[in-house]
Amino acid sequence: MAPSRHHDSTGAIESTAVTMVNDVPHASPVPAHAAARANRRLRVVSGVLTHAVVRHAAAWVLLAVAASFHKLPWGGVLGMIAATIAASALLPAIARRGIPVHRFDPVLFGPLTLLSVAALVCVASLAHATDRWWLLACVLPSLLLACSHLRGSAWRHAGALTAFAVGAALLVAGLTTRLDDTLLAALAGLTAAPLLPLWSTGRLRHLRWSAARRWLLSDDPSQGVFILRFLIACVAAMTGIAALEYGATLGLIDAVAARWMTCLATTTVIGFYLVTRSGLNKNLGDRTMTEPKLLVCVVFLAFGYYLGGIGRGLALTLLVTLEMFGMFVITPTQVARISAFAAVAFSVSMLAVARTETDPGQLKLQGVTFGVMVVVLAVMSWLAHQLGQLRNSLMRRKNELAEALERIQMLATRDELTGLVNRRHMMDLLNQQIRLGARSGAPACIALIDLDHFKAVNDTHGHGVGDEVLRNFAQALKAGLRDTDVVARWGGEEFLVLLNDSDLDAAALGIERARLEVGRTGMSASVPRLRVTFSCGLAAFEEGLPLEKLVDLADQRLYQAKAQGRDRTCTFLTPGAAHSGMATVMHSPAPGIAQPHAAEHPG
Ligand SMILES: Nc1nc2c(ncn2[C@@H]2O[C@H](COP(=O)(O)OP(=O)(O)OP(=O)(O)O)[C@@H](O)[C@H]2O)c(=O)[nH]1
Repeated sequence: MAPSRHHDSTGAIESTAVTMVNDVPHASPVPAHAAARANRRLRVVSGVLTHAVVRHAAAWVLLAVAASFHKLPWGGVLGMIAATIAASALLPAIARRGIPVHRFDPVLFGPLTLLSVAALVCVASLAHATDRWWLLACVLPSLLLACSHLRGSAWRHAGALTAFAVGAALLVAGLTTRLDDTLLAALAGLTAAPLLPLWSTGRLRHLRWSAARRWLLSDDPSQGVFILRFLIACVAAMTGIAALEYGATLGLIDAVAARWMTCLATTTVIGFYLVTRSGLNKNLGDRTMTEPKLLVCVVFLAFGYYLGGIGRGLALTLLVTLEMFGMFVITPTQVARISAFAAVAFSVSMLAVARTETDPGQLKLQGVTFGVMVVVLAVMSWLAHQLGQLRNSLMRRKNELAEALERIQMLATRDELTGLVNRRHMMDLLNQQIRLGARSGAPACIALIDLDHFKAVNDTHGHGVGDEVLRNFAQALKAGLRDTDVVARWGGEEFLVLLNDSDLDAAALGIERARLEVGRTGMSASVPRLRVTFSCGLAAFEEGLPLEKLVDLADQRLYQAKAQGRDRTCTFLTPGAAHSGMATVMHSPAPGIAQPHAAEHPG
């Protein structure tokens, strides 16, 4: 048996109830056990009944008072009391036979409360109009009390939000049936009540704003932006509705028509929200549905103008606000369409107003208002057109700037002739490689490459062909290397390759692959037989070796490869060569790779 966690006045009762709902009886042949079980069952049923009496006592007293003041029939009240007692006795027994609610609601608070809510609604239907609303309002604290007893914060949140939703529905219904202000204020307070305890105990905060935002808006960020904008616009719309309702309470506006308008506007707002929240708008040409929303707003404003009485000027102000909003979010053509539609809708409204007016001054005023409105709408459309042009030119400028920036970035990092990484950017990459290598310990090499006898190419075929050769050589070199190797133009006909994850041997093999590729690539379309070779000095990154020294080493090996006869790679320096400039490196058995020789390493 799970021990009860409740220690309040109802603790004993709840403990008993837990005992009952968690204790599944098993057939036992021992009569003593059966007697004990029957005894326990009796205790539990009496516990739940006591519990029901304690819980419902306040409601029963309230109903009894209402009945004694002839607000409710005694029959209904007594029926309800009997029904709640019977249900309280029956529910635990039903729950024991397989309804799993007792796991998260050990004392069956939820079902019992729903039952009493249902009973309350039944009794309320017997009451007089205003009293009925008071009785319905009592449902909210009852729901709140129930959800506070649920186990698990998720269930408590769900319960509190349900109480809130019921309260909101009652409030909207109360607004549409023009309840008196005291009752409306009480309903509003009771509606907000479920949120307050949750907030103060930090439970609502546990829901986390991001989760609530995802739920209210959308998982899709772009949809979320649309919905957020729409909800903000709704605040403005609701302010207009509130103004209308206020006018109705002051007796300036036809109350029934105002109520209709409130209902229609609220339904429309909810409809647009649901379409966007469900993602149906994704199938539409304009996902934001801005134009239809604005058109609907115009219809409501025109209707509001008709109803507005002496406050109808407000509708025109809101119309201008609407147009200004449109200017920034839709095209000038759409703004013009909305202006034309507004002119028609408001002219119908103004005609309808004029028909009800007998005062000739008022009739003239309607005419003047219409004229001013048409001019204002035309001006707004023209402004929207201007703004559209401004927006287009800004967009053009922005694209041009983006392209220029891209080009500047390209120039800053790339060589213009070959499209390879330039020397400055390669220096950054090499410094980065030194830091990476120090951390990861992965080997890396650089290869300094120089075209052989390139001056002869220029001298024989001209600089144009020389440039073409440099471009084609760069491509062939890249094609022969791995994708991860970075090739830079180091200057003139000199190139530097960064070979990642390679020791000297692996790097030398990579360079030889590139040598083969270069050897079979035609370097000039105008001189098809032109081929080039290159010499290369290789050096490996070493811990503590500065970049300048590394490049210098590769340069010396390149020099050595040239001195040796070109078209080869040198991976080490022959003793004395670095200083004397003497090339004493042996040829490699594989074409191009100079290998160490026993004689070159006396030590
Ligand atoms: N067409 C062209 N030629 C260039 C460019 N940059 C450098 N050069 C030429 O490259 C040639 C380099 O010649 P040298 O330094 O004597 O070297 P080499 O003729 O390749 O001889 P070795 O390097 O000793 O094999 C010079 O004629 C430069 O004018 C360039 O961007 N375009």
